[in-house]
Amino acid sequence: MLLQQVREASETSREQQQEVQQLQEQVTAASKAKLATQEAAQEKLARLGQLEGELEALQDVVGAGGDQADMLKRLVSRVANLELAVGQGNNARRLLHNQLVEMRGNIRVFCRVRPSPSSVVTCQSDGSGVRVDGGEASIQGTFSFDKVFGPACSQQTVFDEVAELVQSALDGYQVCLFSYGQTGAGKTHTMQGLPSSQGQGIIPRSVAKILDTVKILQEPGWEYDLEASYIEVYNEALQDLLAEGKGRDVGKITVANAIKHGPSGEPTHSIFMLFITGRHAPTATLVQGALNLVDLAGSERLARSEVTGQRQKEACCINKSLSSLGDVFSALASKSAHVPYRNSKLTHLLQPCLGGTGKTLMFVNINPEPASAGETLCSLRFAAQVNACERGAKGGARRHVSQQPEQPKLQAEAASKDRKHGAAASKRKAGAPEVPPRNTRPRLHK
Ligand SMILES: Nc1ncnc2c1ncn2[C@@H]1O[C@H](COP(=O)(O)OP(=O)(O)OP(=O)(O)O)[C@@H](O)[C@H]1O
Repeated sequence: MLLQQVREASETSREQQQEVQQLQEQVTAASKAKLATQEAAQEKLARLGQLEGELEALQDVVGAGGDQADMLKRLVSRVANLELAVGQGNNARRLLHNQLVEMRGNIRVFCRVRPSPSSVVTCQSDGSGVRVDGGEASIQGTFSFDKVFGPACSQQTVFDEVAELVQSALDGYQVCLFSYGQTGAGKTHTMQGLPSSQGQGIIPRSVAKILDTVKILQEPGWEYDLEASYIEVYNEALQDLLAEGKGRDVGKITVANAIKHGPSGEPTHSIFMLFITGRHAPTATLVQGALNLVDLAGSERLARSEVTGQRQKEACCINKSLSSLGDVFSALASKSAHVPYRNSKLTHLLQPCLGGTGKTLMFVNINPEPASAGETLCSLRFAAQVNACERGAKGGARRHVSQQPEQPKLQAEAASKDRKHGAAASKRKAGAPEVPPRNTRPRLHK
């Protein structure tokens, strides 16, 4: 009997090993194909540049005779064909990039441990797990995540792991990155970081990567339109800190100055939204993606925060948003027919990313100091629940790409509407969320 069980277990283990090996082979094959496509696109790009140079030279001497005019015509047509080929190469690269991202799952969780003089947290050396040992059995636990960054990990190392999702937003996907954790655990450090170039967090690095890529893609004929919002969610009201007159030009955003706390220092959720529209005339392609970078308010439990009055109301609203976020993730994890996105402004605003059409990555930030062990366990349990959501290639993310003229259905109309209807800081009110349906870009005024 026992022998039979051992045999069956080893058979299952062998099958799983084979499955893992097959998946690894698929990832390797997709990576190789992606590389080959990129190289081919680059070659074509170089050739295109060369031909354009020749074309310019010919234009200087054109008029001298019919032969040259013919040659010019042929070259113009050749350039057009090559532009088309480059565009098609880019489309293939996008598809392969997406296959790679989806193989890793459309909802992922990374854990980041901040530095602290004393610590009850240990990170596994392979970066896949974390253990909390606060002494008593009730404050102990071991958790696995897609990635665990120890206290010594640099901002660059962290960004390297999320850069592919930033690329996905450029490729036409709805992407959302959260930082979750108790006050002081390093959420703002992860998202915004410090002003120094080494200290910069995910927001300024993402903006820089996107601007660089947009510049490179101008060469093969892509034109991009970027619009940014910086939404603050406070007591279930939304405000766009980059509203008209406050500067919406992405290139000029100094994110380090962006505000995480309300006017009088009250805690808020803040969401940096970047709406990306790319047009490629030679292939008549339109892509519409969005990158949402969310710095959540501290997650500490209300019972522990001894607050009353206005502070209590704020804490209730924060708890409501975060518990709504938890409810959305548990509905997704259990593949429930109804996902309660509309229970809070935060989840309603981020519905396109959290649902089947988007890609989500959550950072759980933890403070390893002994006094925070209980709160750290709560954060890690929440993150483990999010980690249980499986939305791989099958339930997959959807890319917003079309061959038609742009018809934007607009994401943060909610914020825009709130703004128009006077939901500014002075009029903030708690209440039932009234976020209109939206899908991709907000109707933002330049
Ligand atoms: N990985 C890190 N490396 C170095 N310093 C860090 C790191 N994480 C956090 N810190 C520092 O710890 C302090 C608290 O971090 P931070 O403000 O990011 O916390 P938070 O979770 O955003 O808190 P709050 O909820 O109040 O906004 C800051 O001084 C920050 O610079």
